[in-house]
Amino acid sequence: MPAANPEPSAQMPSVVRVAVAAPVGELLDYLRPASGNVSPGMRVLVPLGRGQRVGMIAAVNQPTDLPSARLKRIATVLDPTPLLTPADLSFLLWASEYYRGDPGEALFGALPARLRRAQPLLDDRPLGWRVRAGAVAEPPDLRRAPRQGAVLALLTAAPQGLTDAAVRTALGDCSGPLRALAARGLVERCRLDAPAAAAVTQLPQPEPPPSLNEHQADAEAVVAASQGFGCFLLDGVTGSGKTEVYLRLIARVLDAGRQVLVLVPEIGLTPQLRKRFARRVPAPMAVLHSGLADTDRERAWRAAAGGEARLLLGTRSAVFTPLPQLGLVIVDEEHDLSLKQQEGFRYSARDLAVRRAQQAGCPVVLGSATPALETLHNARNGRYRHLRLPERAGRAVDPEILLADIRAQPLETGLSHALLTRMEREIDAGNQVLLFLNRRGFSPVLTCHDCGWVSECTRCDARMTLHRGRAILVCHHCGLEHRQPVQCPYCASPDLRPLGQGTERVEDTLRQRFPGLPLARIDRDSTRRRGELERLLTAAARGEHRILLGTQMLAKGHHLPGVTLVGILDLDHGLYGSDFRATERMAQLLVQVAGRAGRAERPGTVLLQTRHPQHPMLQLLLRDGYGAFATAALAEREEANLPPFSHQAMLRADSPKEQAALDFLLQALAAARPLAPQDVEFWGPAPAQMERRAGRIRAQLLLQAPTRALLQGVLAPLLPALRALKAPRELRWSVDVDPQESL
Ligand SMILES: Nc1ncnc2c1ncn2[C@@H]1O[C@H](COP(=O)(O)OP(=O)(O)OP(=O)(O)O)[C@@H](O)[C@H]1O
Ligand SMILES: [Zn+2]
Repeated sequence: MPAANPEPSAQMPSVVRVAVAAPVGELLDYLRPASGNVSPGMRVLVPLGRGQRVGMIAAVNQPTDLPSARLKRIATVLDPTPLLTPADLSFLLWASEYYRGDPGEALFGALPARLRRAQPLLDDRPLGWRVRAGAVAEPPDLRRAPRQGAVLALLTAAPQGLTDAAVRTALGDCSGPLRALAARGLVERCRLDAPAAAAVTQLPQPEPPPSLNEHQADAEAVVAASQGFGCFLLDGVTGSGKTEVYLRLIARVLDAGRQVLVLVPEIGLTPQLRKRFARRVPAPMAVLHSGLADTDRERAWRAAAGGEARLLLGTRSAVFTPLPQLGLVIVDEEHDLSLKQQEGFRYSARDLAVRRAQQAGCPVVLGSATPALETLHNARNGRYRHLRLPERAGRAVDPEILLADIRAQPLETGLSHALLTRMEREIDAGNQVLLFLNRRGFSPVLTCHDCGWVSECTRCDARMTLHRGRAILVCHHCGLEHRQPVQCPYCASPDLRPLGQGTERVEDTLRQRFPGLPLARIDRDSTRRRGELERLLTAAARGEHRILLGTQMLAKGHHLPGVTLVGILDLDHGLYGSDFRATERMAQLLVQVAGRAGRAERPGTVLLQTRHPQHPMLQLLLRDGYGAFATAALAEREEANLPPFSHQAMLRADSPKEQAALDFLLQALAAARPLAPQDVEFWGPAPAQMERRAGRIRAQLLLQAPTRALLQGVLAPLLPALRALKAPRELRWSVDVDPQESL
């Protein structure tokens, strides 16, 4: 039997392997601290360079190649007990290896903010007061300070202390007397031991579920019958009741005493969904998303890690949260791009969810009405089990999709006559209309009618968008803002004209055309204030607005029962986009937006404005549905040898200096070629599609291999080689394994 953890001997230094919170690219070896216990999952302070850094112990009692003279010693152990279990650590380290991230960055990125620094776990216990042990000062003179006497008597009777609230209930506001007693050393402020359950919500009365239809029941039964790990694609048209299936599965797993992880895209984590879960799941639930304050995140993380929260509902980074009794993972809207982290440690939360379920030995359900082609491919080749919900649940029927050919048609701020006529009809009938335009702001460009000046960003290869409400020009790529010019900055002409339209401009037109009609614009600008999106969506779901106008925020997962007409102003760029995923995304967006129509008793219609009504992929999608579209799109990918029929990694570099990024990537290519077998291909280096962004010149190099293993085989030795390359200081580079965007 191999001795896994040999006891340290005097000859062999016992080395601790640490993931340091610094971009060092690998785990580092340290000597045990002079005293005290060390275990994997504890945070430590270690010397690095001239300073100290926080680190996480990844392994103890490890052999090392380093001579003992070069080994430094762990300075301080920060945690009395591990924050992460060995299973958590192995998952996180696996993720950092697969995505070729920095192990320290991956581990610490998964922790609540305060724990990334050298701070102790948040002490949640309520604050209160108690009599100081061995207090020796004179008690108060009761004739001159009766309130102090009363407080002292109260606290003396409760030696473990009393919370602020308890003191207030007994004696009213006592802050003055308490301060006086504390100043004299008689009482002290302290944390009181009491269970802290603030991060978990639990509603007492679960709502009775609807009875499942046949398809839903079949899907539930298949997942419920599975033993151990299994991956399921729940491929159900919009409004088919996927969420109902999740809720049933969740109930089973909770009953069996295990925990559930539900991942949703950022925008889908609306309070609507949270409330629906809270009403239906009779167990403590915690929620994690980027809008939370740090302390709330830490509470939720701890509740999940400690097992108090039985269900964790969260956005992509929640996939890293420790859940010691994980029994089911659900990824809703699995096709959604926001499940992919696009900067820093770049990972796919969907793909990691599958890995996580595999490690936990439990099922994972990926749900969508428009599955990603990667996922469909896995379902079709048998790696995932394909479950279908082909019909809408309840009494709702599929919406009818009509094309409005807008070639040579007069448009009123992007709205065709056909669309306006239908809108009037639905509004007169008392229904709601939803309009979709995936472009915020007033107009994407401002131009000078006299000299042809256009509002270009000085830092990007892009135009600045006019936001007329705030009277500014904004670059949506780098955030640069200018005041809206009153005359042309080039020729001083006052004749400046907005070109094209965003949601703000369409709103203007609609308010003129339908005066007094309640209208809500829902985009990133109109929902900036916390709680505003929730307020607007709740009101919209109640039918308060007759017209809803918005960007893709409105497309995702919302249940808007009063909407009978969906108008899609412009999706044409998706038909001819330069990214090979452009048509896939266009199809997903179209089906998802269309899915907001006719979700209740009243049937729905979708009107798609287009200048390419004959486009074969569009025709196929409308005639035969997303499944048929996906089959054709997958055939094209196979023909072109693109993912999922090959595997890619993108190296990106940027620098304020011309040529520097390309030069770096040329060196990278030279380093990579000798490492790569023949069937690994390299594309580039080439300038990025938007070459200049935020003042930096960008370039990219794509690696493509027939299998993941081959790709990883090149990346494993390549990354250390790249870190060792001499790059100028101002150059930045990154690697993106399974990139989702070629920009
Ligand atoms: N078996 C059922 N009987 C009656 N109503 C149902 C049933 N299942 C679901 N519903 C209702 O149908 C509506 C849509 O269901 P749900 O939100 O679960 O669909 P979904 O597939 O998740 O939709 P989407 O993909 O559009 O987000 C909800 O109002 C839900 O309560
Ligand atoms: Zn810019």
